[in-house]
Amino acid sequence: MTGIKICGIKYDEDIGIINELKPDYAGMVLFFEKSKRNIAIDRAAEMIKKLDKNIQKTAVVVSPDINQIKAITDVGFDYIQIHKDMPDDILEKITIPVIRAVNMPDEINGAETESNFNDEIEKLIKNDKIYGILFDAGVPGSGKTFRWHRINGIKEKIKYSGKKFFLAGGLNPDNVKEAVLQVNPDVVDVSSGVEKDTGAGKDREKTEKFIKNIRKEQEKNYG
Ligand SMILES: O=C(O)c1ccccc1N[C@@H]1O[C@H](COP(=O)(O)O)[C@@H](O)[C@H]1O
Repeated sequence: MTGIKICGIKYDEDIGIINELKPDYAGMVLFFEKSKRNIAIDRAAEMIKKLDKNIQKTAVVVSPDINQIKAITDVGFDYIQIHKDMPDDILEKITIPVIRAVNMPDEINGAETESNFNDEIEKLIKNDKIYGILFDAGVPGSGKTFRWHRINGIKEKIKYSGKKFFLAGGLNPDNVKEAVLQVNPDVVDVSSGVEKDTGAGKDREKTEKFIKNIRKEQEKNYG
């Protein structure tokens, strides 16, 4: 069964949608003022209390410092999703499971620009603090996809390691079925693709369609 993560929740209406549709994970963006989905830590604490206890709460951050990590742990998040910098000394101090986000570097004329990509994944696979590895497009939360075949070589390695393999980046109700068929991730992750057209908060119909399109496919395959 493919897990589902709905990211960037911010409003009370979003909580209602999440509690009703019950994805496996819900994500909140913190300490990143540049994002329209950014919320304050106190607001996150309030939202955690209102969310269904069976939904795993994930703090989504960019290059966090140790004080931010402490605040995230104190309010009761289940996971921390880290984009960009994650130095070893910071990782050592984290006490909740980490979802390491890999923002795929731009390709130049269809070719990879980073040769050490595989080395980084190998290192993550061996680290007990890492719960999962999440592949996203170059700019987090941009609603853009990347060419999925770029991770063909490493996805099985992640799966066999026992870490969760998350696919993110520009997923939406219309492409998620194809993403599951082509990539077969453990978890699909969406933010922009299930937002209202105004961009302010989650759209109930889009979120429901996203979830139904995955579950419908699974019912066909597993009954
Ligand atoms: O959503 C953001 O603004 C954001 C900010 C900082 C780090 C991550 C962010 N979003 C994450 O990006 C992926 C993919 O999002 P999308 O579906 O392409 O919009 C997802 O994990 C978001 O939580």
